[in-house]
Amino acid sequence: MAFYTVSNVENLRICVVMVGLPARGKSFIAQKIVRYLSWLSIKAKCFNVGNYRRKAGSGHPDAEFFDFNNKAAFKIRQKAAEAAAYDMMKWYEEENGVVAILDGTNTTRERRDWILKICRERAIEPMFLESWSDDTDMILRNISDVKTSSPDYEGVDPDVATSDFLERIAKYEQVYEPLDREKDKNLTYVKLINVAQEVVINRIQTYLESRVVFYVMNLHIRPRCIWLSRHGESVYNVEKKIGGDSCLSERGFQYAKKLPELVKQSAGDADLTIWTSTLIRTQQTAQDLPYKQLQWKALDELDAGVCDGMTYEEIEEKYPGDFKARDENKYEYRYPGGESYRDVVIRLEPIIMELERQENILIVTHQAVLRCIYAYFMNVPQEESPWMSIPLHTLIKLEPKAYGTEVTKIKANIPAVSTYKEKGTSRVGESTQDGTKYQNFLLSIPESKR
Ligand SMILES: O=P(O)(O)OC[C@H]1O[C@@](CO)(OP(=O)(O)O)[C@@H](O)[C@@H]1O
Repeated sequence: MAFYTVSNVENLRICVVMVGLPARGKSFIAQKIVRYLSWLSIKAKCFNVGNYRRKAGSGHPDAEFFDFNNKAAFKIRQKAAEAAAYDMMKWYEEENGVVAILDGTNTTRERRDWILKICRERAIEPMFLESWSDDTDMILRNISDVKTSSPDYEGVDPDVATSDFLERIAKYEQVYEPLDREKDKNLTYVKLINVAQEVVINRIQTYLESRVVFYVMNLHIRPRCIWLSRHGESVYNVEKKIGGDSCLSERGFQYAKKLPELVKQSAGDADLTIWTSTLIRTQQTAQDLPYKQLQWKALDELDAGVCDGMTYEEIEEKYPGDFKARDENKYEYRYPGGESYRDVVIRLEPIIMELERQENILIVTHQAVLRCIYAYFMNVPQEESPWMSIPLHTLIKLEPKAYGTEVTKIKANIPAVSTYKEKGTSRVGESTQDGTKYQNFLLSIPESKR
């Protein structure tokens, strides 16, 4: 609960300095840390030195540009690092930033000493995060991602890009000074060896640093999918009541019957594990799925406190002030005796951590909980996440990729009520909007992939 407050109270500012040769997954890790911290409402931002180099006009350099004996190019690269550091410092000051990630190779001790100095001068805690790898398969996979996604190789023949990139790596190898137990013993650092096969940590001093370390220790890059589904339509959904622990409606049971087929279509023969909440409606929805099942209390629906079992119309009538306050700030609003979306995010943190460690998982849970989980994977700002549309009787497939998450939406074609309540009304399901923005986003997935 205190995660984000601690950093504010201590007025702590951290700079995570990425270290490592190209194609070691540094940007992937950096982006994930930003997404995780932002989800926990900790102000975080990534400053990618490569982007500053490209902005300075060195967009399509060949490997020679990265030769450390090439003085003119070296100067350009140092200037790009300075520009990134300058913007980063400005961000701490002007936007009250808490965790910045300086994403570059930072392969030499000279470069790292310079970063250390500028951080210390401004009372910012530097934490070095090195990704070291000799796993050729992983490196080749990363190279393949880079050539398809890096602006440096836009329009370049893939074979030419690969050999140029390998040459670039070789240039860095000539000067690379990995973090060293003896020489760097006074630094705060984490060294990930072959992702998290082995992790060396040194001088981790604050709670926030330890959270980042724990998070990166749980990451893996094996391909896998996560499926999300709300429970089938429940009796309470039909009666427009919130909360409770009711059974499925007849149409809800039809969805439960059809779900194994939908999952099979999407997952094929892959093995997966089902996570449900402890409430009857999710258990009934998952009852015919032929996979291992686990129940999590943390996946239970947002607790509506004194409003549990009421319709939105009854809430508006009995607690008009609360009804309005929730519409005004749905993320922060906490039902009397119940929870807010922020509370749900905090209790979901162990779920997210475990999800990062796991492979194929299907989560059958509730409207509010799914919004929070979806927001984590899709980087949806927290103030917007409670307003997303997550319809009933729809299976959502998330495929984490190196540069984001791909979404596919699979409709069961079994009618259900809409439980979507728009701002400013107490009626559900009458809107034509129904979370249009995110609806459109899901629908932007090509038909063949839905
Ligand atoms: O935050 P809002 O939009 O009220 O949505 C959460 C609500 O969704 C509901 C349905 O209205 O979820 P669920 O179908 O899982 O029961 C309520 O129980 C819950 O209070």
